[in-house]
Order: sequence, then C-alpha cells, then structure tokens
Amino acid sequence: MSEIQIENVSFGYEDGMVLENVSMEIKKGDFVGIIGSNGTGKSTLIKLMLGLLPLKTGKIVINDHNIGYVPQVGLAVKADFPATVQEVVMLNLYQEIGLFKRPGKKHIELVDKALETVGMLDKADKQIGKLSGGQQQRVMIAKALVASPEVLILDEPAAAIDSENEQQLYHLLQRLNVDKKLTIIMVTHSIENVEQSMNKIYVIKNKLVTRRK
Ligand SMILES: Nc1ncnc2c1ncn2[C@@H]1O[C@H](COP(=O)(O)OP(=O)(O)OP(=O)(O)O)[C@@H](O)[C@H]1O
Repeated sequence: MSEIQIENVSFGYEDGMVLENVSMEIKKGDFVGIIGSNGTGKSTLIKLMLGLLPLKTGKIVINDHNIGYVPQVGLAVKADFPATVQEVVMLNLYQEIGLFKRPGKKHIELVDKALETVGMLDKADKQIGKLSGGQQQRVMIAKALVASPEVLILDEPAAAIDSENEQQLYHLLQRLNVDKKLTIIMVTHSIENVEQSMNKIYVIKNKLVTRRK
C-alpha cells in the first residue's frame, strides 16, 4: 500500500525552480533515503510532503496523515533551557492533553514508552540542554514517536553527532523500521553507513529526482 505518492511535482521559490517533475512512491514499511548535496532541495521536498509549502504543480497523495517529523537540528539546545526530557517529549501530546490541562498517568506512560524505545528513559528528569547532541537527537525522535506516527520523516538526523552516535542512531531507525514496521524517510547528504538498511534510495541532482535503489 502506498503511504505517500508524489506525481510530477515541480516547485520553485522566487529565485527559480528547485524541483522539476518529481515522482516518487513510498510504501508502508519502506526505509527511504533521499540524498543530495547542500541546497539541492531535500528540505523543500520534505516540506512539500508535510504540507508546509503550497503545492502548485503536480500531486501528492498521503495515505496516513499521522506523520512524525524530526526537523534538522542546527545548534544543540542551550544548556540552561528550562525543560526536562520528559517535558519536551510531552509537548507532542498537547493536542490530546489540552493546552492548559496537566498530563495524566496515561500521557506519562506514553512518554516513558517513547523514551524507552530510544534508550533514554533513564534521562527523563534531566534538563534537555545538559544532554549531548546525540542524546538530544534521540529525545527528538521520542518526541515524534510519542504521537504514534505511521511514517517518520527525519531531516539530516546525523548532522550534529559523531560517527559512533551516528551508528547507534541508524541501529535505532533500523529497529523501528523492522520491529515496529514504521515507514521511515530520511534525508541526508551521506548514506555511507546506513545504505544497507534502506530499501529505496532517491538522489536529487539538478532539480531532478532519480531512484538509485
Ligand atoms: N524559503 C525560501 N525562499 C527562497 N529560497 C529558498 C527557501 N528555502 C530554500 N530556498 C532555496 O531552495 C534551494 C533548496 O533548498 P533546500 O533547503 O530545500 O535544500 P537542501 O537540499 O535541504 O539543503 P541542505 O542540505 O543545505 O539542508 C536552495 O537554493 C535554497 O537557497
């Protein structure tokens, strides 16, 4: 079954076209890599899929509307940022909880489960800013997972972490894909250490998207 179907999508900003005639098909259970150099349009493509940019030409059909998004992290969270790991993950349940209400036992259990999945349950009460870049990245994945998405989209998840943590992150994603049947779309400029886990790889170059695997 198709999760996301992209048909003949073209998109540009004021200064010109970024993507031309892109077609892609993402099925349930796929682990998809989207690779390309800086500025080729990877984030633009993701934002189109998430409906964060207005589509002008072509068609995008999304089957499951519950998509978890882990945005690109620029700089790590400031050390004195006043929120714990548990509170950060809880933010993604606010719709369910209600804005001015307190989280109930059920919500705390969901958060703990998501933190356990990414191996961060023992850090639940720590200040988010006191964690390493790799640990913060895991918390951001837990934040996406807590809302039980069918599809997880990650934008350059390894950008701010060292190679050891990168390997651990890829193991985690592979586990989520294989064990939890989560559809994963990962945008990156290098797939060197994760290529074997992916069943589909698309390359963006010169505004075109071609399938390499
Ligand atoms: N909001 C915007 N307005 C105008 N141009 C933009 C905007 N966002 C991105 N661009 C341009 O569109 C092109 C693609 O940008 P995009 O961020 O999608 O690339 P990317 O492949 O994700 O890059 P990176 O690897 O550096 O994150 C770039 O030339 C960029 O300058």
